[in-house]
Amino acid sequence: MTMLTDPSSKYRAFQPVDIPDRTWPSKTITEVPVWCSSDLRDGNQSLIEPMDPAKKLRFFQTLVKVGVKQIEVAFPSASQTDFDFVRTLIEDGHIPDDVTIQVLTQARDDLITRTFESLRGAKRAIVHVYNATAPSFRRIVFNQDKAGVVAIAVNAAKRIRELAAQQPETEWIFQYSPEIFTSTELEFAVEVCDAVLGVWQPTPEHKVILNLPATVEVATPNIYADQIEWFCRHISRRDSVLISLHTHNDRGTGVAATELGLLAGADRVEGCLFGNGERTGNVDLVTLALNMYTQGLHPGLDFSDIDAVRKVVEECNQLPVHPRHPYVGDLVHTAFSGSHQDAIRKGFVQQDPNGIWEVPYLPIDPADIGRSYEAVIRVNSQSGKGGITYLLEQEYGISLPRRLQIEFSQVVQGETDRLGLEMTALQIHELLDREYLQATTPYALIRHRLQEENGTSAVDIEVLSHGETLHWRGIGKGPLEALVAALPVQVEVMDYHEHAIGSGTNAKAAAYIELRLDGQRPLHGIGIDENLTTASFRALLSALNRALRSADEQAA
Ligand SMILES: CC(=O)SCCNC(=O)CCNC(=O)[C@H](O)C(C)(C)COP(=O)(O)OP(=O)(O)OC[C@H]1O[C@@H](n2cnc3c(N)ncnc32)[C@H](O)[C@@H]1OP(=O)(O)O
Ligand SMILES: CC(C)C(=O)C(=O)O
Repeated sequence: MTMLTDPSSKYRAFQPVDIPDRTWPSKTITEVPVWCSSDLRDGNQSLIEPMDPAKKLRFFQTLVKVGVKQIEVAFPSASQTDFDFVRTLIEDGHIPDDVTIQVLTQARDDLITRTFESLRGAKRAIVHVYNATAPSFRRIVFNQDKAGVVAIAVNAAKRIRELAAQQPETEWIFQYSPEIFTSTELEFAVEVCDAVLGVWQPTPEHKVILNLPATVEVATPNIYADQIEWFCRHISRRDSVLISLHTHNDRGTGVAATELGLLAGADRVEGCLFGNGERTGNVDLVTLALNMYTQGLHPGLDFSDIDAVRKVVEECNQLPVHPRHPYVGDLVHTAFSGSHQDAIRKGFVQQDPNGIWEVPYLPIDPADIGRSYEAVIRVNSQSGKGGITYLLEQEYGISLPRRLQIEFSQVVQGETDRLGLEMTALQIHELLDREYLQATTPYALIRHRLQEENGTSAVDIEVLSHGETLHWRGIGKGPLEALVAALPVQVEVMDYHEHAIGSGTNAKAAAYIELRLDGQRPLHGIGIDENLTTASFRALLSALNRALRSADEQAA
């Protein structure tokens, strides 16, 4: 089998919703929804190896720490493990007062009964019941007409109401999901939900949750938003209902669908951390939350140490988070390419620490989510001077002057091309050391003596050259001019820079000299020493040695 030349013979296009006066496109998200994590249920049911009780508890505690207040903890009628987990949470007092646990059940009497047993003694709980309502499921799974499917939901709602009345010690919240909502005729979705509301009789003080799942994502996100807006307009007792979104990511637009669904009037979002869940996953709560944060709206969830959260999630799910995953992936704050690095470096220099975040290419300040700036810039053959300069500044306090940045980036480029690999800051520093600081042939500084009188400097210098000690003497208006006068060859100093590395008694001086030998292209030298004059002499000899070497190479 191959792809069809005419896929319309096999796949149906989604029908648009007739809602020409839709209002969601001109809205923005200004309020944070109620967050509900489904990691321990929808996420767990999709794992190759579902979590054991210890992992479930660790995950639960992480969700609590992050600040999630509603947590779907299990499908207690599915297995003894899930049942026992709910019991453990309740009996061992793991549920903080401001956190509500939620459990899922099919709309079947025996399963609902077992579900209520699992919740005995809970302070507060959400009982979540579902049955599929879409035409194909009515036909294929239930072999029922619409009335039959409404009856499944209504009977379950009644059973839930009865059992809840028998356990008055618990504060109950009821939730109903017309599963496959997105493929259900909207009028019918409203009909089923209205029938359930008829049984539960919610009030504005005691709301129920209607959860409208994109069980399988089948359309563009605007269609989901239209469906949500249409539903919100037509459901009865809107003031007594919390509209909840539950999206999956089959088309890769779960986050977009949820955001548009919020614009369309939803109050609550179910999802999983980092988008775990059936098939392509549930919507990623972390991305949603941090999308809000980067619009200036605090999501009420705390990802200040996002890597610690990721570690728990990866260990519990036994699934890795992709390196490109929004906000948390290993590479998402990293720029390899030259122009990005250049802009980021300039952005960091100009960023007002108390101002609006404006560093190019970084939608969030990595520090806000516990990331260091270390990984922001990494150097490979696509990188330019900006990245190299940034790493040397950040890691070693070395600030190369602009023309030296250009010169050294060509050296690095040659090395990355040769290696075909990324270079670390350490490797770049080693290359700088080899290329400039160890450029000590033919002339290596042994010692120097400087005398200064009335603005005139006299320098006596000893250098080692091919195993021989040479003595030079020169006079000039400053130490550097004196040294230039002492050299056995004529050079022109084109540029000079210096700065301190570090501070206090450990501070060193870095000196950079750009120099030209007669008829040659200018080249740089670098000197680093505790003493500034020594650093500048080393820089001059480094530049001279490199220039002589280059002249020899040209002549050869
Ligand atoms: C979109 C979602 O994620 S929904 C949640 C899905 N999660 C899970 O299913 C995980 C946990 N589930 C399980 O472990 C099992 O399904 C159990 C233990 C709950 C039930 O197992 P079983 O009794 O073997 O039933 P099974 O799940 O195969 O369901 C099949 C029967 O239930 C019916 N059914 C399925 N879903 C529902 C529902 N929501 N409400 C009522 N009946 C349902 C089917 O029509 C079918 O009926 P039939 O046997 O008369 O044809
Ligand atoms: C039970 C429902 C809400 C569900 O998980 C889904 O439709 O994806």
